[in-house]
Amino acid sequence: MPAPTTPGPNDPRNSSARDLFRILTRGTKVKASAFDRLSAKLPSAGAKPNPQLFHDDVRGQKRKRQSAHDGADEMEHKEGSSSELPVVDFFAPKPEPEHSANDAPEEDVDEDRETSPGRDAVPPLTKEECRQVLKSHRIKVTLMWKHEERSRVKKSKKKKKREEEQIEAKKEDQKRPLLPQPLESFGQLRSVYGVPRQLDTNLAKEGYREPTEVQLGSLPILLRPELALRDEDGLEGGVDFLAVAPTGSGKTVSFLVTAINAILRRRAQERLHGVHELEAVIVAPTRELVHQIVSEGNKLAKDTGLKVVGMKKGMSISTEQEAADGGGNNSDDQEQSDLDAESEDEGESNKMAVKADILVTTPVRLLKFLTSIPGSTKLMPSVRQLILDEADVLLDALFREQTTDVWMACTNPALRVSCWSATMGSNIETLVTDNLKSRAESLAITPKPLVRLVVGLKDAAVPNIAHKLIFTGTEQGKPYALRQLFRPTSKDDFRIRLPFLVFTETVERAMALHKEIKYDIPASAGGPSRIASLHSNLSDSARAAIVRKFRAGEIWLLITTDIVARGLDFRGVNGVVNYDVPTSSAAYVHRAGRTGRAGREGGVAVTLWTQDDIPILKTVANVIVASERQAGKASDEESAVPKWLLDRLPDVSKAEKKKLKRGGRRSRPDGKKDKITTTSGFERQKENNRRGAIEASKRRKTMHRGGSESGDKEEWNGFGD
Ligand SMILES: Nc1ncnc2c1ncn2[C@@H]1O[C@H](COP(=O)(O)OP(=O)(O)OP(=O)(O)O)[C@@H](O)[C@H]1O
Repeated sequence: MPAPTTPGPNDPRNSSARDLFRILTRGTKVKASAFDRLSAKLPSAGAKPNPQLFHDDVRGQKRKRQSAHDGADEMEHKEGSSSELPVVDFFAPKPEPEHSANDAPEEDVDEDRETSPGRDAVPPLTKEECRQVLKSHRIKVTLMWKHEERSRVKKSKKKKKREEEQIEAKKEDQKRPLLPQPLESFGQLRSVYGVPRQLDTNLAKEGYREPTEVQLGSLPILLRPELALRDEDGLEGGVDFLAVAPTGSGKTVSFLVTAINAILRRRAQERLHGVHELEAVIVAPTRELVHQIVSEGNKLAKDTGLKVVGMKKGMSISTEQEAADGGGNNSDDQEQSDLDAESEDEGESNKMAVKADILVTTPVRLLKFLTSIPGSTKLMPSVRQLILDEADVLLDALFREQTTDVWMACTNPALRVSCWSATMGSNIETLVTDNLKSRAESLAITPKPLVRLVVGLKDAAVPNIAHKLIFTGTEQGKPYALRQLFRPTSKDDFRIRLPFLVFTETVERAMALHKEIKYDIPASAGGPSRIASLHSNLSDSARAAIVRKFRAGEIWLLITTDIVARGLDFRGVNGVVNYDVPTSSAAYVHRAGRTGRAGREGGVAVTLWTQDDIPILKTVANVIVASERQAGKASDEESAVPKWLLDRLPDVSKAEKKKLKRGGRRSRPDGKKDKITTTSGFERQKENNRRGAIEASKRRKTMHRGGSESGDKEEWNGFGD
């Protein structure tokens, strides 16, 4: 497919499209004024008092009942306009709360609440009210599947067949919308759902005032299904759960609160004090994300007595039982290992068992431990909650086997599974269902119903930021385009535009780009120390140090691969640059979602593209258009992808998508280029001509000797530029 051509003077397409095309074909020139407009309202411009993404007007609006809710309005009032830009400190910590917003008034608090929540609860919302509230926040809850008992009486073949058909039809019926009670305010966590006082206090201390959509929809179902789904038969005993909600929408708090609450409540009910037993395993795809979840978990579990521990190399967990010969642990070992768990040094092999109530791990690291003795697999019978964060990656080809093995090692019949991501294809949903059924079958138990919650548009979810496509003509135009994005008009201006996350597709390209732009920030503003690259070729400690510096605002431009694309929460990131076009819509969603966290507006995701990207660009263009539609940008003028461009881009075939997923950039015609250079087009053309002449001469010689040309053609990459 040829590159789109410039519209002629009489072209009927509208003028804005022409303007945009002029920008595109001029390649790398980004008008200062256009970028200034983008940077006029930045996510780092202060805390967003209300982190909710959607609050549509729906006929017969919801009841407003909780006073804790009102704290947000008050805050908004105090913080003033979010368009005032800070001079420094774009990674500002969350504001300290002035009052404990979530604490219910002391006289409302019953000491027994840990074991008998909901007693003083205000009357529940009616079905219609639930529908209104959920709709206004664009939350859809669906019962995906529920086990049906089959009768054991012998039946004729015909009768059996008819019954099977009925069951199939019923299964379809079962996939139906649910209207759970929404969490109207964090105050209800304690007053209605009975979460322990300390957990409630910790949430307030962290500055959480208004639940986000995913919290509003998921917490009641996960904390107290019998209250949230009181009209639904068979769901009161708890459900397995899928949650699909936008990036930065607070999924971590949802699953951490659920895990901490379940452990504390069970121990309070069984009067177990001072014990540590592994009850929850949280699996995440990268070590950086594991560290982040541990850190968030420890904040929410503070002073509750629970230990949230990250799995380290060589670490042994305290409650395991081997499938073959059992291996016990004594308490002295456990004391010792606690100290070791504090250490960051993973090189030291530590075979002592660590006391953990909640373990956070990558699938590979946990599985290595579970299978460390050849011929036997350790089991985790005490684990009652398995949480898969970024579940679509964990259940995709790369990690599927390890994740499933970890899942199957959780043998407790009461296990609850929950899967969380901003993107989840139906193949993943099917896989989850299959795993739930096969595990239940192998343990001879009845599987729990599966409920799915979706916030906004499934798989097209970055509505609160600006998107921009910049055509750079050739590869050589990209470094220049990138510089234009962060080039300041003054020294202080750096602080307004940056920090940026820049994504390349391969480690080699991340390193090459780092080398290319290393000296672009003047010494007076910090020089090369402001730019770093983060990728899997670095040691764990180097990776951790870079993340720490980026969080602290010492690094302003972080060049990285998709290692950072999932889950990491850098609060002040102003811009995400796709230096290489993402090869799937999920990759775009997750990369772009590193800015605009917790509903903050003003972030921008810029995708640089060349003519070589045309065959794959439509995937990204479609996500951008869907995100803009979610945000209510209806007109073509407001869109980063004008209609004429969208119409001209070729659809990406399923086969091509598969190939890209497997081989990424390397599966593309220009895929072997990892080099990043600003050598001029003219010089490269000369070099290409020279190479072309040599190739042609070789071909002539081969043909002269009677050989075929076709073997060469497969290798032929053409003149890229
Ligand atoms: N109710 C809330 N009010 C204000 N901020 C919140 C709230 N809940 C979560 N946050 C903040 O929102 C940010 C993003 O949360 P989190 O990392 O859990 O997002 P996520 O949904 O897991 O995103 P991703 O899909 O990118 O992993 C965090 O800084 C978190 O502290």
